[in-house]
Amino acid sequence: MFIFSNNVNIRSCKMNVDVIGRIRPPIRAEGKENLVVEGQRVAAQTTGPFLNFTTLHRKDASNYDVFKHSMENLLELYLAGFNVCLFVMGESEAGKTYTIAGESTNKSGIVPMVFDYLFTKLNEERYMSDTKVRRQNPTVSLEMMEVYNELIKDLLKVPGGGSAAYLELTDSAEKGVHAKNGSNILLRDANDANSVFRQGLARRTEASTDFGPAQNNAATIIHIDLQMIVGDNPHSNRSRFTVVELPGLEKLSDDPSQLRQKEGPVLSKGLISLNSVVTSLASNPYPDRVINYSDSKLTQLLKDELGGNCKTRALLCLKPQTDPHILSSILTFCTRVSQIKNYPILNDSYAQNLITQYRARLLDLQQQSGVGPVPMSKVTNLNDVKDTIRELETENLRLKDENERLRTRLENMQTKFGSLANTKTDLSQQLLMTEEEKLKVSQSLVEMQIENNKIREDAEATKFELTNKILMLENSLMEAENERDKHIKNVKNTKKDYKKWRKIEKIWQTSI
Ligand SMILES: Nc1ncnc2c1ncn2[C@@H]1O[C@H](COP(=O)(O)OP(=O)(O)OP(=O)(O)O)[C@@H](O)[C@H]1O
Repeated sequence: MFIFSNNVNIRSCKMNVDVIGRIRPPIRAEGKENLVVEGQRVAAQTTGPFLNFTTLHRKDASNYDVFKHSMENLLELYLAGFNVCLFVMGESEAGKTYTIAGESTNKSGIVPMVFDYLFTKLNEERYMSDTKVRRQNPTVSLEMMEVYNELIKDLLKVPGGGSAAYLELTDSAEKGVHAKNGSNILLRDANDANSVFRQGLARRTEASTDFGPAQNNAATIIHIDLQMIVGDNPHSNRSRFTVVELPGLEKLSDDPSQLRQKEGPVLSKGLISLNSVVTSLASNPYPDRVINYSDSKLTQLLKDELGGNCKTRALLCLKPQTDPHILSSILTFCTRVSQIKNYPILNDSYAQNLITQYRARLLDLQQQSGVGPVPMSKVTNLNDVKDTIRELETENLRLKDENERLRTRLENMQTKFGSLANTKTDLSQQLLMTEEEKLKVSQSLVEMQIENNKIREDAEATKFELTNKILMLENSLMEAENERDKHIKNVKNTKKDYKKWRKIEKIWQTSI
């Protein structure tokens, strides 16, 4: 590919999507690091397979290191008029939001750094009035949206603004597939850009659901659009910097049909169809390929970034400690991403006009074959009928989506109801068992009381018997004592008699 743009040598811009890695430091009580890291490559186990990163940032790399090393050359292309994209992906909690947005001004993320870099350049006299190419009238604007549950939320819409809560997708010759009536905010400077960006981030869905926090299943898409007159061409070059934070990739290790059964058809639709788009693109590098992007809102919105007019880079955020089975699926997905070929071109007014022309033709053909919507530029005297058909088709799609969502909710409710019914049955069984056990316990209690009474009666009878025996013995003792006293008295009397008779004997002897 031999395209030169101003002072950027595009020959060095590879068409393949390059994948860089970032291992975040351990947080909280995370276990020991278990990634297999060898130089710039990572695997889930020592035997591989390894994913070779263009660059691998280790745990001590700051957001600024990542920006400096992996973003500045993308920004040069962007300023020159090319569409560029950064996909930030990884498991939930791997550091995607931290990388994109940072945590405070001290630890700023990549997007605020992009704003700083961009506005510094656009305010630099030397850059704008380069002797080789003069640049004029730059305008920078921002779009931010979230795709969650197949609904597109406008993150820059002030709540209560009156328009519909969710954005519809539409296709036009000028813009391609895009979210209809999405907010597009003109940015004055880097401070303004940062504050709008932070407000957008704060509007992301933060709900905790049966399937984890909403942000694990949501994608955030940020478009920074630049228009600028470059050189002698009076029409602006238009380039777009897209930053995409993908949903947590851990679900790639699940079987899609089981996932669909568990969560319903909508929640992981974006991730599942992204995986199949990536697989199709990786297996076919030729420009005449036909890829089906239409399965989900996410893939429809990423047509240019994956396989189209865009220089795309993917940043895989890695946790230091993770499930090898999940990591292995993520590495396989990223290997496929690195095999995708894109076709970035300089978006000057000539290229834009040509693309618009081809898109218009395509839309017309789709319309004739009844496959797609009618572009507004092709409105004829059949307007009303065509408009009605288009509106009905859109309404039909919306109703289908709504229907699918309701079906999911119904399935979820039925599952919940089923598990509640099971719990109720379990509880009643437990209650019955408790009743039976209670009966058994009270029976044993009665038996024990009877036994106790018997023992008490026996004890009392024995006591009575013993008391009688004691009384009898006491009587015998008294009788024996009386007998003894009587004998003592007799002995005393006998002694007295003996003494008396002895005296008489002595008197009698002396008288003889
Ligand atoms: N490079 C880093 N240095 C220090 N802490 C980090 C780093 N990367 C991430 N963290 C911390 O790790 C935690 C998870 O990061 P973060 O919220 O960015 O993950 P995530 O991938 O966006 O997760 P989710 O998909 O759930 O939104 C946060 O507490 C964050 O502060």
